Amino acid sequence: MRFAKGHGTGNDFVILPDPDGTLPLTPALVAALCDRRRGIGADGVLRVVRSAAHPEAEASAAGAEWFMDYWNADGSQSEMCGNGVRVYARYLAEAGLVDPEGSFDLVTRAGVVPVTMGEEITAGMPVPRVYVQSEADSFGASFIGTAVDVGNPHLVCAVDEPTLEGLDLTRAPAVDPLIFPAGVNIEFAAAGPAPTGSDLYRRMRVYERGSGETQSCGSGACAVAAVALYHAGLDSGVVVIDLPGGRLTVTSTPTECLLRGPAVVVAHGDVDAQAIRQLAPTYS
Ligand SMILES: N[C@@H](CCC[C@H](N)C(=O)O)C(=O)O
Repeated sequence: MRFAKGHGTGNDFVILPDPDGTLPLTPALVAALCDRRRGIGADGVLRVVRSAAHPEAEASAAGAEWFMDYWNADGSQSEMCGNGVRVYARYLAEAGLVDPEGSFDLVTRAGVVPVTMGEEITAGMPVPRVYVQSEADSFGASFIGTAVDVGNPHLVCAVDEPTLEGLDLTRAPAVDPLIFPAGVNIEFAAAGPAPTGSDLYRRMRVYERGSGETQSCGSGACAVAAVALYHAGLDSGVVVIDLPGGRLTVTSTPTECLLRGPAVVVAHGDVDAQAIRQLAPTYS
């Protein structure tokens, strides 16, 4: 089974080229591939499949050729992955499947995402919807947060720098299951001085649904930017966000949310399909 490995600001993915949708991908196989000791290791899997070859994409593709079939490390699926979109796009460009300097539309479970290529890659993410206040509890501490829908669910908790630094994210913070019946990605964000050319600045960490603490989360950065702008009373602006794995920039208006950052493919190889399939049942 051919694979590539890539990352966007340290949010890493196993990329599975499967243009005709013939790969029998299961949650257990995804979890085995993402295992950092016994598999390849990653925060998630990106199956590169033609929209016409995937039942979830056929209807919504509107002419867009490629579908991002995204899976979390635990084998669950998500509607959206902002870093995944950008890494997927880099893979397509390096494989000669899209113009490395052009733009194209990518189908995701959360709709069609316009992508602009370049040294950094920009994804036109779903416009974040800020909807309700809720709470996250972690190791006995309670954090007030704001729920945001970026195609996938987020809870953004404002904290100060020392709290951000000291957070233990080895275990999933507890959240209200009535507000987040399908789980949620939880961001902790601290404000700081905005760099020249931007309006707001946040440093953030994230505990991702289905993957645990990751080095970066693109949709999470969009959620953090939306809450930052909301609290600043702005309906548009440029928000610079530093994550453990690097910097992302979100440019937001009421009708657009552009996520920009680096994306690289670092390896290509072959998975021993038999060995990985033998491992897979331990995750079922
Ligand atoms: N890291 C991603 C988000 C991946 C999906 C998320 N864990 C979920 O379950 O919604 C990003 O860059 O957006």
